[in-house]
Formats: sequence, structure tokens, C-alpha cells
Amino acid sequence: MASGTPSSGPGEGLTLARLAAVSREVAAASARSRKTELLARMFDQARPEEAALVVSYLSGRLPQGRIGVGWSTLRDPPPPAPAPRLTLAATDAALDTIAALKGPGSRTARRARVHELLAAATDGEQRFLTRLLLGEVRQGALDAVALEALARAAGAPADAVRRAVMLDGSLPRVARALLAEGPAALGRFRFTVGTPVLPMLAHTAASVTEAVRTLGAPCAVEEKLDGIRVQVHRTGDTVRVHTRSLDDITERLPEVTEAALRTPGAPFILDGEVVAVDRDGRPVPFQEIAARVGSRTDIASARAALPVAPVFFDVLAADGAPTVDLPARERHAVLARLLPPELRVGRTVVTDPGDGAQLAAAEAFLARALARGQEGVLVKALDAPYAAGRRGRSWLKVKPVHTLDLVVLAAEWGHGRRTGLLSNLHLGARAGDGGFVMLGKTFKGLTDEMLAWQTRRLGELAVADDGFTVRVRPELVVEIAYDGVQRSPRYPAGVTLRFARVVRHRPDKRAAEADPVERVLRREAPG
Ligand SMILES: Nc1ncnc2c1ncn2[C@@H]1O[C@H](COP(=O)(O)OP(=O)(O)OP(=O)(O)O)[C@@H](O)[C@H]1O
Repeated sequence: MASGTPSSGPGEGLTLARLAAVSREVAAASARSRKTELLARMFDQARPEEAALVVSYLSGRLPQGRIGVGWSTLRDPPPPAPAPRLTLAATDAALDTIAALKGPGSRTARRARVHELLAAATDGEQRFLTRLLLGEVRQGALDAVALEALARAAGAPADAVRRAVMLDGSLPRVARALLAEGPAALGRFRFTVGTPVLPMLAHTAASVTEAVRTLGAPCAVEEKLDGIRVQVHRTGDTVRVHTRSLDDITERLPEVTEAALRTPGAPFILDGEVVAVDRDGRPVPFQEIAARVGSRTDIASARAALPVAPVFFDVLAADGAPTVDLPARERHAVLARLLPPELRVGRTVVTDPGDGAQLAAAEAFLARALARGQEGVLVKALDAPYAAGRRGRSWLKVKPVHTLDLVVLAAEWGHGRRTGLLSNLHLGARAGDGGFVMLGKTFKGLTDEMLAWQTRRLGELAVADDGFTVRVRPELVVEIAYDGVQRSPRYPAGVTLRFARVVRHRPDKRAAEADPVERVLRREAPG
């Protein structure tokens, strides 16, 4: 297919130059239809394994994960190649080699390999590679467009592709199968107990009344538990526990396995939150649960110090059959059949969204949840299916404290008590072009444990350190509470946050899930 961008014959495969050019064109195009068209054209020409690389690179993810290449390795590139000849496959192979380098001497070897790769790249390719390796290509929102483009190129319905991605958790993997085998490949991505699926997420509403009115249908109002999301799969006596980002944390939470083994209805998949309560029955702060879930060693003493328990709010499969397409009211009935009350989330039901007395009762439910130390409530449409992998419109969360999920762009070395620790965080909101807009800085709200943790984590993400400020790959998401937005010519968006403070680190969230800057500019009540 003809295109204004550098192309490559079918023999050699797609060049990185082509991908870099399309990435630029897509970023510059404002209409979604144009973006889809550009990508569909590229998928038309891609081989199956290239399609997977296109999807990964465009969204800024390396299939190899972290490969330990920072700014110091990239800052003095060799002269660029005169003409494009670096294919995606060759790039991937070079990155495989670089990722595999370990142990003594690996630093020097890595540098040499990176320079070899850069020497094979044209100027445009070098720029793209550098941004990719530094984590600056971040078009997370592009996944949705890429999915539609892929569906179009393969002649498959977009909904069927979306469902396959939700069941598999990986767009690159689905892309490869789809281009290799055509639409029939989608049938292979079945819902199976034992294979984690992306969980359903919620939108924000300003109040319970607004949430109920927005749904405009019978709904459940549930406690918003402040713990760690878990998806629990049981087949026979085998139990697996996964996080929101599908990591397997089974071994760290024996309590959850024990609870699942006591529960009838296997094979099943349950969706819930792991929580802990103190001696007075009040929820233990999120940070403590996160620390417990994060600790991989000496599980027995971690458990003795802070026993946790799962509380479930949904079911994705029971008795070996998927329940995701059933309306929530039927899924809730299945949960009630399988689980004793202490393993189920507290909820009340609004049968008529126009009934003032029911609305008042729902608001009172929120007040009681907050008084018990919970974070807020979720209002869920009772006739809606489980929209896995999506921020569904049928789940609305209501929280009184306004927070934003922002990305750490840099951090400053602390003074006094905080000497040797990375303290003042530079916070960025997501920009439309895949980058981030700095909104301000904060060192407030950080406990000693959080300081120690972020110093370690940001050290891993560091790309430059001038002795005062450490610039990092924009990957760590932090939840920030603030009192308002104020004008400030010092920041690029012209605004900054008033009294920003860190509520928690969110290592389970990707930077692409951070809040967009428009949300701050609109001064909409954030969630
Ligand atoms: N009853 C509940 N139903 C659904 N989710 C719940 C419930 N109680 C607590 N949660 C938690 O709230 C989250 C839903 O909010 P959202 O989709 O915005 O995810 P999030 O960005 O992780 O939210 P937040 O940062 O507010 O916890 C879930 O991922 C889950 O961890």
C-alpha cells in the first residue's frame, strides 16, 4: 500500500524508520479516525510478529521489560546511519541481547551493544529509540486506537478483538495471533478459570445521589474497601491469586488461598479486595496492607504481624461456567450462595433511582461507611454485565477526598533528616501527546517507609542525577491529595496544585493510567 512514509519491501520486514514516522504522524493527527487509518495501513503490511512489536513500541512498552539502559548510555550516540535498514525484528533481537546481559562487565557490554544498535539507526530512528528506551514514548491511550486498527486490518469485529485482549491481558499477543491466523484465532482466547483477566474499573461521581441519577436504574451501593484488589481463581485444590495488574501473589497471601479452599462452587473466579482490621475492627491503613502484600520473604511472620482477609464483591465464573455476561444482580446472588457474609462486601440496594427516601438511605450508607474508616462507596448498575478490562460506566466511585494519580518525573535529594533520601517529587499529569505536564512538587505526606521505598524505586528508574535532582523514567504513579488548583506561571500548564501531599505510591498502576492534565484544568471534582 502506498504511503508517504519510508516503507520497506515485504522481503525485509517493517523498518524502525517506518514505525517512527507513523508514530509521529499518529501523534500529530487529531482525529481518531485518521489515527486508526494510519495504523491500519501499517498493520496491513506487518507480519504477525511485527504487529506485536508495533503495538508494544507505539505504546512505549518494551517486550523485554526493563533493560537497564539509562541516559548515561544514550547521551553520546554514534553518527546515524545514512539510510534506514534497521527492521523491527532486528531491533527486537538486539534488545533481547541487551536485556540478557548480566553480571560483571555487563555495563560496558550493554553500552557497546546499545551503540551498535544506534549506529545502525538513522537520525529519526535514533530519536525514536532513545525516547523508547528512556520511557518517553507513552501513548497508552493509543492501545484503544491500535486495537481498532488491528481489527480493521484483520477484518475482525473490534468487540471480538477487545474481548480477546481482556481475556488474555496482552494486546501484542492478540495482534500476533490475529495476523497469523485471521479472525478465527479469536476463538482461542476463551474465558478459563486459571487465566487471569483484566479487572473492571470504575468512573468517578461527585456524590451518591449524582451516581444513582447518572445510572438512572436500580443499583447497589457498596463499601469501597481500602486494600489491594485481588482476583482469585480456584480449580480443584489449586488456587491462584492475582493483582490488578495480573501479577501472581498467591504465595504471599496464604489466608486468601485458605478462604478460597473453604468456598464451594469451584472452578470459580472471585473479584475482591484484601483488607485487614485492627483490634477495634477498624480498617488498617492501605500502606500497611501494601507492605504486607509486597513482602515476599518470611510470609509466616508477616502474617502473624498483620493477618489479612479477602472480601469479595464480584464473581466472574462459578461452577466452571463464566458469569461475566450475567447482570450484576444475578452475579451478586451467586456470591451470596457461595460465600458467608464476612467474606462479602457490605451493600445496600436502590430499587428506584427516583425515590427520595431510597436516595437518603444510600447517602446514609456512605456516611456510615466513612465513619467505619472506609474510603467511600461504589455505586453499581444492577442490570450491567462485568466489563472486564474497562473503566465501565456502570461502576461509579464516590470518595470525599479529592485525589489525582500523577507520575513522578524527577525527585530532589532531601536535606537534614532526609539527607540521602529522594524526597521532593516532581509531579506530572498525562498530556495528549503521550508526554507529561509538570503540575508541581511535594515532599508532604511521606512516611519514613515511603521515603525509603521511593528512594529505592526511583533509583531504579533514574536516568540522570546532577547532585540535586534525579530525573527518572516517568513510570511511578503516586496518588496525590490536594486542596485546589491555583494559577502559576512557573508551571507549563499555567496552574499548580494547592497543598499537594502524597497519599500513597501506586506501583500497581501504569503511567498511561495517570490522570490527564485536562482533568486538572477543568477543575472537575477529581476522584
Ligand atoms: N466494593 C468494591 N467494588 C469495586 N472495587 C472496589 C470495591 N471496594 C474497593 N474497591 C477498589 O476500588 C477500585 C476501583 O476504583 P478504580 O477503578 O478507580 O481503581 P483505582 O484507580 O485503583 O481506584 P482508587 O485509586 O480510587 O482505589 C478497585 O480497583 C478496587 O481495588
